[in-house]
Amino acid sequence: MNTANKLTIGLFGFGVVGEGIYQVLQQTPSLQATIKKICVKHPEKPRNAPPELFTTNGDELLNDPEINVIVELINDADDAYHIVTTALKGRKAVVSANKKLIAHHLPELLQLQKQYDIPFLYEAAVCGAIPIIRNLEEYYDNDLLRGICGIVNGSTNFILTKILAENLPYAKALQQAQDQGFAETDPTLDVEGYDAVNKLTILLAHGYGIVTHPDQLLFRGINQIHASDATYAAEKGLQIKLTAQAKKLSNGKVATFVLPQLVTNQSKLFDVPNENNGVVIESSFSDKQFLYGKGAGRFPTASAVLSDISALRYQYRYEYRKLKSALRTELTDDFYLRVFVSCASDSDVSREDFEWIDEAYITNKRQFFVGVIRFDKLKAAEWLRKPQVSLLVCPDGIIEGIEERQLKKRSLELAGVNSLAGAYLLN
Ligand SMILES: NC(=O)C1=CN([C@@H]2O[C@H](COP(=O)(O)OP(=O)(O)OC[C@H]3O[C@@H](n4cnc5c(N)ncnc54)[C@H](OP(=O)(O)O)[C@@H]3O)[C@@H](O)[C@H]2O)C=CC1
Ligand SMILES: N[C@@H](CC=O)C(=O)O
Repeated sequence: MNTANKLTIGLFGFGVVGEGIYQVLQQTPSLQATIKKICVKHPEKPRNAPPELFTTNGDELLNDPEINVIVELINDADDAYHIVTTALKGRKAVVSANKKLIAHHLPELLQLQKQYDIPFLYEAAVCGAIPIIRNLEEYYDNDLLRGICGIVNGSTNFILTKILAENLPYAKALQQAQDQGFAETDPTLDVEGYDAVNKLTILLAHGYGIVTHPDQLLFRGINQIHASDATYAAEKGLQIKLTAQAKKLSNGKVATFVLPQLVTNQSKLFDVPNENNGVVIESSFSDKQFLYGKGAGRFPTASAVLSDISALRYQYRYEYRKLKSALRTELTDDFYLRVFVSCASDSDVSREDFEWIDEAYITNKRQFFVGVIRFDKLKAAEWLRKPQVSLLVCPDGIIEGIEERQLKKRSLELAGVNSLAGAYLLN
C-alpha cells in the first residue's frame, strides 16, 4: 500500500457518518482523496451522490487494486469484521469508526496490523471529534498517565441533559437522540452502557497497554437511573453523568469501569451538556487536562474520520507503544467504591456486601443509602442487575484502601463504642 501520493477510497456505509465523510471530502480538495466506490446495504434508498458510485457488492471495493484505503462506516459489527480483516489482509489501509468491532476483536486486529504491516486508524470510534486516541498514543507515550475519566457516549449525555435540565420524558429524549443521528442503530447499546465500555476497552489499550474484552469490565448504563435519584442529585447540587474511568492505583495497577456517577461543580464534566463528550486526563506532573467536544453526530464524527484519512498521507499508524514496553500494566479489582444506591425495598440489595454505610434514608416509595463496597463484590453482585436497583458512583468514588477506617472502627469497638451507630438509619 502506498498512500503517499494519492488516496483512492472505497467507502462502506452511507448513513449518518458515511454521507458525512463524503460531503466533507467534497469540501477538502487539498487532501487529494477520491472516493471511487461506495458499498451500501439497501440499493433502493435515495442517495445524495451520483448513482454510479454505489454498489452492494463489497468485493468490488475489496478486490480493486486501485483502491488503497477502505473507510468502514457501517452499522453492523459482524459485517464490519469481515470488511476490515479482508482489507487489512489485502494490504489496504483501513479507517473505521466501529468501536464495537474494535473492542471485541482487538487482539486479532493488532496481529493483522503487524503481520501485514498496514495502518488501521479509528479516532472516530472514541469520543467523536475529540482527538483522544492520538493524544494517548503520542503525548502520553510514557508512564505519566494517572487516570482517565470521561463522558464518552454522546447519546446518553444528550438524554440525561434533556431529562434532568429540560424535564423531557425519557422516550422523547431517546427519540431526539436517534433523530439527530447520535444513537446507535440499536440504542440499547448506548443506554445500557455497551457503547461506553467498548470505547473504554479501546482507551485502555492506548492509555495503558491493556488489551482486554468489554465482557471483562463492569459497566452499567443510564437505563436504571430512577427519577428520585435525579431529585437527590438536584438537592445536593450534583449532576448525573455516565462516566468511563480508568485510574492507576498506587500499586501500579488500573481500576476501571463504566458507571453513572454523581458529579460536583468542581469537576470539568459538570458542564458537559447534550451530545458533547469530555475527558479529564490526570497525569503525574501536569495535574489535570480536559478535552471537550462533540461526541456524536454527522460532521463531528466525519471530522475525526477525515483526520485519519489525512494522517495516512504521511504514513501515520498507531505504535501501541505501551503494549510493547515495560509501561504495560494490568487491571485490578482490588479497590473500593463509594456509591449511592437506590432501590424499591429492603430486600433488593444485600447490604452485607458493603464495608460500611455512611448515610441512609427512606421515603414512602424508595430507599436510599451511600456506602463503600469492595469492587470485586460489586462486580459479582446479582442485585446490581435488578431493574429496580440504581447505583451511582459518588464524586471521587475510588478508594484504594480502607485499613485506616477499619482500625478506627476496631479501636472504637474495643472501647465499647459502636462506630457505625447512626449510620444504619434503617436497620
Ligand atoms: N452516528 C454517530 O454519531 C457515530 C457513529 N459511529 C459509528 O460509525 C458507524 C456508522 O454509524 P452511522 O453512520 O451512525 O450508521 P447509520 O445507520 O446511519 O448508517 C449505516 C450505513 O451502513 C450501511 N450498511 C450496513 N450494513 C452494511 C453492509 N453489510 N455492507 C455495506 N453497507 C452496510 C447502511 O446501508 P444502507 O444505507 O443501504 O442502509 C448505512 O448506509 C457505526 O459503527 C457507529 O457506531 C461512531 C461515532 C459516532
Ligand atoms: N452512539 C454513539 C455515537 C458515537 O460514538 C454515542 O452516542 O456516543
